Amino acid sequence: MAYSAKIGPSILSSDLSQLGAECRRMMECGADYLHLDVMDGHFVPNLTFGHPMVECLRSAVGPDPFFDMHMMVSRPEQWVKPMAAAGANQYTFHLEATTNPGNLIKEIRESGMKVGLAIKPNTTVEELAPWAGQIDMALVMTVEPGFGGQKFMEDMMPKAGANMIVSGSAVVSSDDPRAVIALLKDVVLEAIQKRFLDR
Ligand SMILES: O=C(CO)[C@H](O)[C@H](O)COP(=O)(O)O
Repeated sequence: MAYSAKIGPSILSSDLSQLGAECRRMMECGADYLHLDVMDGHFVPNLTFGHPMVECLRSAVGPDPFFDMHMMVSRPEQWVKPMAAAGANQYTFHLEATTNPGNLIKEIRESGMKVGLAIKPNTTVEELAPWAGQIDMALVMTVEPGFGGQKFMEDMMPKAGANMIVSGSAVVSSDDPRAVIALLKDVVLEAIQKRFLDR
């Protein structure tokens, strides 16, 4: 059986004034996709950027890089169409930010994007489970959302048998991002294979 592990650098800790170049650099270093952190100052105490920036980024990097939008915003419904029009590939919203996840999943699909569903550290996987069959990716957060470079919460590990890994500062701030991405991929692949062999 072929197993896959995908690494998606978060650009949160990169030089945001050079975002196009930073995204291209990550793709050249072996990133499988790009994790773009959208923060609105309400759902999290930080601000980043919105769909106008995503549209510019899409022009800067071309059609190929897969943009996973991590929407750390309090009303995720309002940005679905603008993000799709700007060139986002996947719309990852927070379960804690909506009262109607089913409707939002439907809207995201109708807009032509894949669906990601994120949970904060205090939200259980049991709360996410009812939606598992309708989504393309579950994002189990291992830090409180809002800032890059925080300490990894090891107690989140029992929640996740992960095959897509988001890593920000460790990749972006490294002198050798290519080596870090390759290492992450190897370690995750090995863990996935071991898990299947142990079954
Ligand atoms: O979602 C995020 C913060 O809310 C970041 O994308 C995530 O924390 C990755 O960055 P780092 O590896 O630096 O922690």
